[in-house]
Amino acid sequence: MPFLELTLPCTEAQQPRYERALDNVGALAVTLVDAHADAADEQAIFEPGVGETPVWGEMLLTALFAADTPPTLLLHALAAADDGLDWSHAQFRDVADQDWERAWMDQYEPLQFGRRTWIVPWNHELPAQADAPGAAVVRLDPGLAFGSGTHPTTALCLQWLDGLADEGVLRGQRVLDFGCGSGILALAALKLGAAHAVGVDNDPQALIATHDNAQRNGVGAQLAVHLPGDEPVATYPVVVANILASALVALADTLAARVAPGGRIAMSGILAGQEDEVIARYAGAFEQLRADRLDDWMRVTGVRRA
Ligand SMILES: C[S@@+](CC[C@H](N)C(=O)[O-])C[C@H]1O[C@@H](n2cnc3c(N)ncnc32)[C@H](O)[C@@H]1O
Repeated sequence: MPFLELTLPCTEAQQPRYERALDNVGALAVTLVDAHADAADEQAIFEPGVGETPVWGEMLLTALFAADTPPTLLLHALAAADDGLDWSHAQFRDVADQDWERAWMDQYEPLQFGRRTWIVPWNHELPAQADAPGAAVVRLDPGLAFGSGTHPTTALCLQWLDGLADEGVLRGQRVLDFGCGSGILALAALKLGAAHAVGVDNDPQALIATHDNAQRNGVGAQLAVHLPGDEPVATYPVVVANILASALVALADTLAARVAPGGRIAMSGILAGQEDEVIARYAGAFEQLRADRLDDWMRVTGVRRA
């Protein structure tokens, strides 16, 4: 399906009002991109949860509408939705479905994480190294969801999962992927030997992408997806949560309750400098907390106290 795409620069302070107005006039999807993201990080899209503040000062809001939406009428509707907002910098372009969902596949090559984890675009030929015995290969199509492997936060979590496989911690276990996006982490865990995974996300597009990617990888029966609050009340020996630091702090009790005693957690979406706040919030329930860095991003890991 083709779309009409609206792009608008805005600041952190303005973003919630713009997003509300876009939602009110029926935007099909609204995404937030760091205005300074590198081309390879174009997937750097974090949709802030209710009450959360996004981390960037300058951002680009992108919204999709049905292809036959007239831009002039849309601007009138947006002005009516919130007459205090300036829409004069809004830009429009027609986007073929192909452009929006698949552009990354033309740009990105298969990626390796740790010793054996590979993320390979689903329509890309399998590299010889990924065809080796013991390789854990995820064939991925993120669709409209976050999680292609190119972002440092995803890379940090994939490296951690690969390391858990080295320790024999994943084999036959259940894994919770909170903020699953494309499902990339849950799928990697399954390919690394986990028996079952649950993906949770507050974005329905992410749940669709995760489900589709599970089917694509032949592990549909091993991966269940849920909106937050609908997931089974259970504990997991392995939990991974790549969401914003503010969300990790807000969700600390929920996430801690999901990790089995002695179980492991990895959290990312944490900018360098924010890790101490996350560690402080999780210190009551977790031990061996440590922070590791990749570029400007941190991963915090820990072990659930018994
Ligand atoms: C940075 S992406 C991570 C995607 C993928 N797990 C990865 O590592 O690439 C964060 C995901 O968390 C979801 N998310 C953000 N806040 C959330 C919340 N409070 N509850 C559930 N999901 C949330 C977003 O919709 C998004 O899909």
